[in-house]
Amino acid sequence: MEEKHAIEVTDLVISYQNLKKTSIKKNLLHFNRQKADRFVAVKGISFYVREGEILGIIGKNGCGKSTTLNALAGIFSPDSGTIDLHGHSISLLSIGVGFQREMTGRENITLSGMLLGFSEEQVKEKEAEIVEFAELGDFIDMPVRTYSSGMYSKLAFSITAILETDIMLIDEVLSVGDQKFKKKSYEKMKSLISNKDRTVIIVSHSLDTLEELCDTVMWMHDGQIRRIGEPKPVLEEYVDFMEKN
Ligand SMILES: Nc1ncnc2c1ncn2[C@@H]1O[C@H](COP(=O)(O)OP(=O)(O)OP(=O)(O)O)[C@@H](O)[C@H]1O
Repeated sequence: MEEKHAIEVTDLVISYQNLKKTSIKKNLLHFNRQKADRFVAVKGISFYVREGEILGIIGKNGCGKSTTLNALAGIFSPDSGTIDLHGHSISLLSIGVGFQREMTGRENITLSGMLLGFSEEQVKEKEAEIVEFAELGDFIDMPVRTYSSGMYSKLAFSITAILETDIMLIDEVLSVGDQKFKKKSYEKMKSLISNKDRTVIIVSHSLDTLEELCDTVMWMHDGQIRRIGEPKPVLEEYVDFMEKN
């Protein structure tokens, strides 16, 4: 059977402006050294994910995992390299989704859904389910600025979990909300990724989660791919490395 790729990443490079040196004067003085004022977080990585595959990404803090996910979701644009999603819809299940603070939770559902590429009617059809899953009671019609960070995360998770896309990117979402919601969101995530047509990338520090859920694990280190392959050997090598370093 022909193997179809849902995601193809080639030579991806992403850098951040080094905030310490952004004054106009310094920029002019260091004009020729502009490149040195950028911090390269992702250093030319290439990988692919097959349709229906679950890829886990592991690596120590600051190695470039979230930066990579944000680029896949279209939130950051790469300095160079390409990301090909072969026409698939994609969403990032992340705690930090940007809501409009003055708008109500309900209004943010519509806005976020449309930003994810759904029509207003499609979002309206799913609105009741999202509201029920989010468990925010009357707060759903209050401005989002009145929410606690847990309530904010619950709404963010519910929107992306209920409005299903072909590709789901999951960034450490397992720690969302209180204990009850955490369990519920983990179960929901498991059921979402059990759909064989759905392609998933999960960033997590939990070895158990990655071993249980993933087909492939990619270990990132210092903006590069250190190893990619079957979960067990990659995770063992990662643990071994972390113990020695
Ligand atoms: N907005 C930013 N401006 C400057 N540097 C940044 C910014 N965001 C991230 N970085 C840097 O880029 C590198 C990669 O960050 P990233 O968040 O992708 O790491 P991560 O692997 O997801 O880490 P963690 O496991 O802690 O979530 C880090 O060194 C971080 O300090």
